[in-house]
Amino acid sequence: MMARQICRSLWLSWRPHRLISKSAMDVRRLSMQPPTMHLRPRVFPTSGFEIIDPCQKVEEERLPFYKQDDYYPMRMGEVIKDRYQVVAKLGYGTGSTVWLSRDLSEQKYWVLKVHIHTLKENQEIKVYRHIAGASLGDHPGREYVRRFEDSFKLKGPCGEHDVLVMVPLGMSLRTLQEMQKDAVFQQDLVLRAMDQVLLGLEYLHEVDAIHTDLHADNLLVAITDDSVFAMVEENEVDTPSARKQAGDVTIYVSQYMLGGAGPLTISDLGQARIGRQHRGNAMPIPYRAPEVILNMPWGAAVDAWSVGLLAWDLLEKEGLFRIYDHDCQEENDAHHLAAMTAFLGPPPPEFLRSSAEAKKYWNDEEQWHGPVPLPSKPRLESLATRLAGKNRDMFLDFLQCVLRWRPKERLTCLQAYFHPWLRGEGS
Ligand SMILES: Nc1ncnc2c1ncn2[C@@H]1O[C@H](COP(=O)(O)OP(=O)(O)OP(=O)(O)O)[C@@H](O)[C@H]1O
Repeated sequence: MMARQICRSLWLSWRPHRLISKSAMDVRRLSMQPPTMHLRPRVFPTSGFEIIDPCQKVEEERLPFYKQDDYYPMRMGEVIKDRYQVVAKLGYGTGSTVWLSRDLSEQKYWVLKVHIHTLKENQEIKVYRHIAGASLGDHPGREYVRRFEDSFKLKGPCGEHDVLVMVPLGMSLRTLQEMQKDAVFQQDLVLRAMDQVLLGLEYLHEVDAIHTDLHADNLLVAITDDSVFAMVEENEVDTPSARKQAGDVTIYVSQYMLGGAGPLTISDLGQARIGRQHRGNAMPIPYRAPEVILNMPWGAAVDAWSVGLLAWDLLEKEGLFRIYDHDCQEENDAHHLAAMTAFLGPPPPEFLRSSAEAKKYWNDEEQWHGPVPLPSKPRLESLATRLAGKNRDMFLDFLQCVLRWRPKERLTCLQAYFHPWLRGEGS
């Protein structure tokens, strides 16, 4: 519902960066093949595309720790396992490239997430298997968490790559947000998004999995109109995507897929953890919960912290926290904790007593004595937001219920789902 509304409003104002030009008839012809036939792979163009200057970095090449040899050198049109023909590139990440493929035996489209070969242990596959083994198939949050259909190993020139076969999904909530006026969503869309995210997280927590990496890039809108996949394929044949030749390897520019309006899907479980209690570093820096920064044991409540920051980011132009120091982790932590103290007030004494690390930042009287000054930020409850009246009060109350120093005091995802702001008691 949410995505349908977003897409409808976007449809007029936004065009994919590569237009789909083949007629719907051609697409229909493709999908009307008899279902049992093993299709012959089609030939993809070897010319007619923009060739990007080899000096320019493209997509995964721009990532800080990119090493070409780690990634599988996929070629457009390649047939994997004698079954999946790669028909478009959909994305990339620090650990993978992601491709739309046509199943030559089942007349379906699948996404292949092809991991780098250097992962010692594939956490994402481990987590998916754990979730699949949990008998909670009828949980209402299950449909909001990405699943995989199959996995296999793919031999590349430098090593073996894990491949996840998944249902194709649409663009990320971040991409949709960037297309909105002023790059923020209207409140009713945020409420719907938060509902789905909270149910999805509640499902993960029920099966003892913690996501730890929740933000708008990892929330993908499911596609309801399957004809989009064939159109994306046709588009790749008609107007092949721009690419760059880097030695023997071709780096392609990804396509977006816009196709109707399915639910939001929590994706990328590569950082997820199994079990209730953990220690050590986790979470992207600006989203890091205080117990993680202070090296305390942490659990599912870190996701509730991220939920608060996600809600803020979807509604407001500037994030609450950011990366303060790119070069020095300690300086960054000090700034981050100082900003939290300004927004939330000082942490409760029992929270400080449970972390040896806390002594670096607060003295025995619980006064801040960290290496950086406390910023003069207003407290969370007095922040100006784009909302007004009762909506604003409820939104700030919601934030105060999830952005709490003590993890035990944060609402669980299920409790947060029932917060009055999300249950429409605002306006
Ligand atoms: N099922 C899917 N359908 C369509 N596109 C997808 C799908 N899964 C992933 N993508 C695209 O590929 C991109 C990378 O996927 P993902 O975040 O899972 O990779 P990653 O390598 O684990 O990334 P990270 O850098 O966060 O570790 C996503 O941002 C999205 O654009």
